[in-house]
Amino acid sequence: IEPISTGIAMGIAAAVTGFLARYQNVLYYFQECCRPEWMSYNKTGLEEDLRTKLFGQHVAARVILKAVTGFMNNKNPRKPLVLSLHGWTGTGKNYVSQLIAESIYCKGMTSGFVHLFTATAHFPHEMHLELYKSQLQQWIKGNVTNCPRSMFIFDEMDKMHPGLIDSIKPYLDFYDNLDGVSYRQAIFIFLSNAGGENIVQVALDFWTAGREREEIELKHLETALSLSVFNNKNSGFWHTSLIDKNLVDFFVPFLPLEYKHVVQCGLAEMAAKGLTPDEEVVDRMARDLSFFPKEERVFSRQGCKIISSRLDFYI
Ligand SMILES: Nc1ncnc2c1ncn2[C@@H]1O[C@H](COP(=O)(O)OP(=O)(O)OP(=O)(O)O)[C@@H](O)[C@H]1O
Repeated sequence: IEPISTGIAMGIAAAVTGFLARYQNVLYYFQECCRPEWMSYNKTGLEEDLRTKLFGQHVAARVILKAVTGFMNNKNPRKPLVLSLHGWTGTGKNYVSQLIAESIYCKGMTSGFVHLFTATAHFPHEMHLELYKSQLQQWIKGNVTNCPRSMFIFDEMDKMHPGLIDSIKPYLDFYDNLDGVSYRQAIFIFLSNAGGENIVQVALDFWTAGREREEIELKHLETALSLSVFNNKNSGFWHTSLIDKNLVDFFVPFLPLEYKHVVQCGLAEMAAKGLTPDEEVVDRMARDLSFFPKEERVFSRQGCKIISSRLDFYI
């Protein structure tokens, strides 16, 4: 009798294990988890999105595609990917972060592995700096332990306390692991308006000289960025050794948007609202926006930022 009952018990155990394994697989299917089913890089998708959805940012689009593809295809990166996006307001920095997130995580920005921090909202009071530091470090460590392929986006980086930037520095570095956790698969994206004025100046110089916007290359903007971001005593970066230690892999400049880009944004926004894109409506809206220089009205002051709300008045 004993071998029979042992056999039955083993049979039941195998059935239960099989059921649990299948149940687990079903669960993985429905509930986001740190597995390739939920996060695999779609280069073609990102390329297509940058080409068709991001307007007027040929330099940024090129750098981002190269940077993200290189990193995601590298099985053994030596450090996490650190991108620093710079530019005037409403030029697409947050939007690009969203496109990057969508190219990696099935759930895009709503993924539990994508974390967005806004300096003024999450770290508003300088007197709580020490608390913010330890909370932020714990948050990063906990989340990377849970899933190495985590993404952290820091908006308003130029308003972030230098001490707080310093506190995340170890996670951006070339360490094999820190307290048993490896950060090499993680992605950090910093967004700021720092350098925006100088980028605008380069775009203006090209325009004044009658040169095409598409002729602007990364090399033309790098000097502008280095002058404003690296040498500016008020810029958060200046106080930290992010730059000295080469922890930022790519500085990505965003150009100021022109009238035609604002129109493109307006048409895309109408489509997103489920309306038939109407150039006449969008044109009326774009004409009422503010552009500079005052006379020539070349660059949009707010970029595409207020288009979504403005459009409602013209529909
Ligand atoms: N270059 C662009 N191409 C397409 N849409 C854009 C572009 N720039 C901005 N938009 C649209 O405007 C919205 C606001 O832009 P976004 O938040 O990305 O600007 P930002 O550069 O991050 O500005 P800020 O520095 O003020 O945070 C986006 O969600 C997107 O719909």
